[in-house]
Amino acid sequence: MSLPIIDIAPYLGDNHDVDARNATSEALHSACLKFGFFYLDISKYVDPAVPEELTTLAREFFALPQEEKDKLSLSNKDHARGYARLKENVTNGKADNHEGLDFYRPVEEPDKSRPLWGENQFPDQVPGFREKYEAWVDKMKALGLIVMEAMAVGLGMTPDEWQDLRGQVDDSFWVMRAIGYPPLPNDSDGFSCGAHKDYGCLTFLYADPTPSALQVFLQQSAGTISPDTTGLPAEQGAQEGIWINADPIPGCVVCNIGEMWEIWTNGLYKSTLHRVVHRSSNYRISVPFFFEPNFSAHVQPLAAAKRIQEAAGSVAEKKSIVYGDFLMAKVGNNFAGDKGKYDK
Ligand SMILES: O=C(O)CCC(=O)C(=O)O
Ligand SMILES: [Fe+2]
Repeated sequence: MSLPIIDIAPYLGDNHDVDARNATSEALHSACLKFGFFYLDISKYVDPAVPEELTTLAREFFALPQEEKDKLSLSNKDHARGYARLKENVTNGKADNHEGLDFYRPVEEPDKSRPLWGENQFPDQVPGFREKYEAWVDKMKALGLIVMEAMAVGLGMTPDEWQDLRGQVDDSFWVMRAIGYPPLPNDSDGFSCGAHKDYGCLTFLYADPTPSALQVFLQQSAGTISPDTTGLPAEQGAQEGIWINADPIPGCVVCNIGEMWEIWTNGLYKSTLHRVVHRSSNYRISVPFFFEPNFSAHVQPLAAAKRIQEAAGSVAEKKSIVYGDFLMAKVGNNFAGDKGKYDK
């Protein structure tokens, strides 16, 4: 089984081929119902050399001496923006075998004593890093809005409903991350990155060509498969399913939906567990961009999702949150120093 490849080209520029747009939107709808994960073909949107360069810059940063990297430590600032050492992040109670550098949407009045509210820390030691990453963030923010519009059509939203949803994501509190993965030792009982769901809206993941690293958990009913539930978070332990590889495909980013889409669709779209198990001998780099709602967005079930559920006769579970509060609860975990960003 492999994840679908969806071309975003029909939604780019002045291309208004309605049939092609609808085909993209329907493919997004069905991928979100079934997998919560898909490949997004962005080859008409960006030159593949651009994200590849980001991995080169990240590789240069992670190759610096430890004391140089530590100058950008998360603990200098707000415990969210900056560099986390190998094994500093913990998922499901185990240290992740990666190091990382995180950037968030800048805030108007930075205050490093407040969780999340500090300034980004760019590695001046790596020439071009800041400029290239900032340019990518702009490109991915615009892509976020494009994909959101295509998804709104797929969900059957009216133009007015889309405008309302757009108002919740048009000042995205985005996150850009560069992650470095040394090989996971064979005798390790942990993971390169433990199983988790992304908590936001849309993740656009570009990674170097290393195969067999990112794995996606597909739920399957008992009896049809031999289940592999190792490494699942405790609350998911009873699920049965299989892990499939989501290897990079040239011209594509791996895209997955986060927990905000579960809330917007009242559980119709599921945010899917994934993990990284990188056992080959190279040093792997990935550069995920997280397109998130606005900090003040009030995220609640959308009428379009409820229409689909009512037509199917299913009873709705309702949940609503303010994105900033939800994020603070996650990142506050980092601040307290006892839990990782994906732990509940
Ligand atoms: O490195 C990867 O392939 C995935 C990273 C990831 O899932 C995350 O940072 O949320
Ligand atoms: Fe993730």
